[in-house]
Amino acid sequence: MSAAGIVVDGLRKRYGATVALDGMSFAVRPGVVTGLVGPNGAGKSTTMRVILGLDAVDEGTALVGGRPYRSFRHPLKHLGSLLDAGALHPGRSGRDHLLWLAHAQGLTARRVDQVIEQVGLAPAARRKAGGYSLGMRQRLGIAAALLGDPPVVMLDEPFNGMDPDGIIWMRGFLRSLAAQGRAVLVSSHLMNEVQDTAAHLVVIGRGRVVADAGLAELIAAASRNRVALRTTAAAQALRVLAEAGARVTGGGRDAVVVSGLSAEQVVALLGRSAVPFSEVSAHRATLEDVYLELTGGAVEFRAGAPSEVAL
Ligand SMILES: Nc1ncnc2c1ncn2[C@@H]1O[C@H](COP(=O)(O)OP(=O)(O)OP(=O)(O)O)[C@@H](O)[C@H]1O
Repeated sequence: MSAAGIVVDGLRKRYGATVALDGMSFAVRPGVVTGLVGPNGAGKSTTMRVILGLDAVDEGTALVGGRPYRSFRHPLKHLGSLLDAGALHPGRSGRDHLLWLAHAQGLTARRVDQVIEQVGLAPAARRKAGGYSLGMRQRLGIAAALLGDPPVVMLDEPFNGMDPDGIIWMRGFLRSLAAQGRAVLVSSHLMNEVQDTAAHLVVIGRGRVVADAGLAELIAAASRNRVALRTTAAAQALRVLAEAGARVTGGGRDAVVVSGLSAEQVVALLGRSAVPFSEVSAHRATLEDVYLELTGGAVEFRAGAPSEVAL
């Protein structure tokens, strides 16, 4: 495997009785935005802290450009990260914060002004960071991550606190970093945040990878054997389909999504039992469907389950 980007291999970590990482392995390739997505508590932040050498693991390795992050003399030139946008001196201006970081890494004030421009923080750069909104702090954190012009960028929940304009900006910005050839890892617990941004997804649950694939591939896989059904005899249809092992979810009063059977199988089953229907068509899964399907068994905390018809 290429040494460029990030490679984590077999990470295991416990906090007392809690297993935070349970054999986590994946790679983050140059030129692509990789989304690290999973429910709260899945292990995203722990994985990122391990990559940065801030947390020790019980087993496994995490390499950046083929080396442990802590082995770099000027780490900002190898990996730029944003883990906690709140971690800055409130009385210091954004620009002074960056100057302080730059100085420690042998970087110039010119570079500081470049990254301020790049993230669109110029109008606020000389104001005290304590008065920044969370979205502005995120931009400042990203500016800090870019100071050393690193080939690898890693951001923990960068969409947090961003308004809709900020989210659109962030998506384009992350894509542009990848287009420059950088390896970009972005975590989120919300699937729709990484939509239009990440071309590759590492979906995690309970400390392990549950899917590691291209976005298009994941949607295609989740769309297979998903059928949209329109019928005025819903109860009868549900009974017949359930007997054949299908799962039926959501939809309106006469429209449901059937999982686990092909359109042909649904038509044959309904036909055999003389259940009337007006439409059976392939259902294209959404990112949210993919996420729920993959993490359904791995969610620690979930607010409101998806609408599911118990059969
Ligand atoms: N310092 C710690 N002490 C004890 N348990 C911890 C600690 N840090 C993380 N954990 C536990 O490890 C597991 C993984 O946590 P982690 O913060 O990595 O998840 P996450 O995917 O980043 O979640 P979130 O989306 O909520 O930030 C959770 O069960 C969490 O409670």
